[in-house]
Amino acid sequence: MAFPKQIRLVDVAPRDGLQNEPEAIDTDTKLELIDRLADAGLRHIEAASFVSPKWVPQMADHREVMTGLKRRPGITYSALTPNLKGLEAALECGVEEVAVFGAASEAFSHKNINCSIAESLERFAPVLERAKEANVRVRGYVSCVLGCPYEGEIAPAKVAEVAKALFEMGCFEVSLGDTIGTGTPLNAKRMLEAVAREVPMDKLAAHFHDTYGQALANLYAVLEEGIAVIDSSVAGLGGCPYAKGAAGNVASEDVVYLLDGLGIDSGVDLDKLAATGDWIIQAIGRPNRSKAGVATATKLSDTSG
Ligand SMILES: CC(C)(COP(=O)([O-])OP(=O)([O-])OC[C@H]1O[C@@H](n2cnc3c(N)ncnc32)[C@H](O)[C@@H]1OP(=O)([O-])[O-])[C@@H](O)C(=O)NCCC(=O)NCCSC(=O)C[C@@](C)(O)CC(=O)[O-]
Repeated sequence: MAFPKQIRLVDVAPRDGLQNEPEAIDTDTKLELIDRLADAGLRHIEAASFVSPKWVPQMADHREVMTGLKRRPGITYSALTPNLKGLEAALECGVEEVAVFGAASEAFSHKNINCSIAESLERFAPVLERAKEANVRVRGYVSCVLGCPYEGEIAPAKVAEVAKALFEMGCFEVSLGDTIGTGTPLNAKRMLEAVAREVPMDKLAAHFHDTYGQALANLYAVLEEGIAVIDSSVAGLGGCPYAKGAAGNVASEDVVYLLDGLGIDSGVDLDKLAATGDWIIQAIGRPNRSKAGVATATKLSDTSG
């Protein structure tokens, strides 16, 4: 199958990338990160998470982030909202897109959102209804699509079932999360084939973590299948608080480099993105996990003098 000509990249660094950081990151740093990503050409940025601060302290400043944004036309700044309480707070902050997040693993669902898969879907239904009333789009996430830290292997049919439920409930797009980055290209293809029998391919996104260094290979595999929306995180920041040892998302710089090489337009400027990755890792004292990011930032500093 031919590759798509264009890809929509969703940079999740301000949310997924930072949610697991042990030290508090000030709101101004988050806001500057979001603004720099917009400057680099990102048109979709996951900015915050309206979850319980007791569960994820790093996202406690969700209101300050969502109201402090220098909003630019044409850019979507989205936020996670696991329940009505989160959605109402996000609406007060003027959000135009939110996401509910479920899982294909019962054990992960309990650890992450304190309920079963069936209960989570019941909880999401009023979120979707209220969001529709408010004219706000809702994205759905399915975690553990290629493995679970508690249950191990996950059947593609289970992923397809949860993705279908979210889509039929009204999610405009379903993002498939390899939460612990254990997937490999063949598994990724098989999982996607199963899901695409239930949800149209153009309503699906790939959200792959890079724990085992497979994320780019997995993305190449699902690009071949027709995926046209990719979630990534600048500098490969991130990890999930409820998946111990899970590494960050695939690095945005690595994805842009791959897409540039394939002649696929992402609208993102690799040099600006690499400079943003270089800036944020220095700001929060983390290693840069993007090979393309490090190489590009090094080349830029060599040529600038
Ligand atoms: C879902 C809940 C809230 C259920 O948590 P719960 O304890 O079952 O909920 P509850 O309704 O019993 O409420 C307990 C307390 O939380 C408060 N509360 C309740 N809801 C909210 C809210 N929205 N915002 C702020 N506070 C809230 C509520 O007011 C109450 O406060 P208290 O009376 O104890 O002071 C909790 O489990 C939670 O916050 N979990 C967060 C999990 C999370 O953020 N995980 C990381 C994101 S998912 C992810 O990273 C995976 C993804 C998406 O990237 C894809 C992938 O890679 O796989």
